[in-house]
Amino acid sequence: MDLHNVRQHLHQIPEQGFKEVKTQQFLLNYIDTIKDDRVDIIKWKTGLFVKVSGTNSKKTMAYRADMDGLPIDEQTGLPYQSTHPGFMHACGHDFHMTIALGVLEKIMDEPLQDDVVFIFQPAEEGPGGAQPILSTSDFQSLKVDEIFSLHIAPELPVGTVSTKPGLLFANTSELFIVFKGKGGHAAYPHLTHDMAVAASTFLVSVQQIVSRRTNPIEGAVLTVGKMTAGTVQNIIAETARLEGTIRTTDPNTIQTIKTEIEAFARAFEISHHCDIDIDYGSNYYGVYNDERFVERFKETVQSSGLTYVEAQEAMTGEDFGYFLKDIPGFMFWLGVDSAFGLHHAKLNPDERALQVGVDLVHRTLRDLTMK
Ligand SMILES: CC(=O)N[C@@H](CCC[C@H](N)C(=O)O)C(=O)O
Repeated sequence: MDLHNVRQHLHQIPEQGFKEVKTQQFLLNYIDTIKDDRVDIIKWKTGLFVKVSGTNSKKTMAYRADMDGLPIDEQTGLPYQSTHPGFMHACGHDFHMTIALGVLEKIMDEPLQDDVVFIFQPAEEGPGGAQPILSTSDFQSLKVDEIFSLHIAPELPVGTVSTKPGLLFANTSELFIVFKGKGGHAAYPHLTHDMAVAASTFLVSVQQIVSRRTNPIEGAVLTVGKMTAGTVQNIIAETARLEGTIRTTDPNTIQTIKTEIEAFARAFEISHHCDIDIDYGSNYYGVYNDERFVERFKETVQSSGLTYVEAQEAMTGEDFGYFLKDIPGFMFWLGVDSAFGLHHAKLNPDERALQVGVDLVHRTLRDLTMK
């Protein structure tokens, strides 16, 4: 397999969560060219479960790759940049899928003893594909015993791998807040209730929640990434909308922050004469690594000649946490050395990490098989 070609093709067709139609078709076509009669494919929405039967199976291991892109206008200027305007693989899911295909192909030549399921999962960026997968009978029938996954790490050099036992990725909740009040002519503010002012003041005010209402020993983030209000420059806004995300290291702190946001909302409804509607969108459970796997994985990394670095918890979210809630396993960071980070329009991971990923995932599957 030419890992670069595969990755560059996937990079050109980033799609929104649960709309990964071309991506799914590309994966199916590719798998068709490499598979033999040990491979069974189950389609699930825009995702796939690909099972490879082992030579003498005693258990089933799963490797999960997410599939969706992000609503970002790519600015890398690469010859193979996204052909879908407004969408980009800016979180490395093109890498994650390519590595899965590379490992699948490698297993065709170097079979493993146990069964392996490749989960190509839609909608990691939202609304979340992991939780619904876990409740499908198709997935349950695969009876996965152990699971792992990787995420590209732009800040680590190629050849460096990082993880830790316990919490790796935060608990998250999306946040959508709509403000409705009385708009009107820009020249008569006293006859209106300006929702642009209400929402912007609200955005500044709720910054106090993390600094003053949560335990400073625990990590918490409240970010508003998008703010919209009004229609035109000389009309006082009748509506405004904030879109953000809450992240915490302790799952209970999410609820504390939500309760405080709701208290601010009640106060703002009175002081800004408006109605405020709050929707928490999708919520992801934290990624908690099983320490027994991390210890074994560390040995695999080091015996592969790669550098192992103990990770710190990250405030990124990952719905892979739902898999780990039900199935023992772990997640790790794979160094891809990019000057621009995850979710950046200029993210440009070093493709030499593809082969590192394929070899490491294959070897991890083999080492887990031997235990
Ligand atoms: C690895 C990564 O970047 N994941 C995303 C997951 C997003 C979850 C959800 N849409 C939210 O914003 O809460 C991240 O932004 O961390």
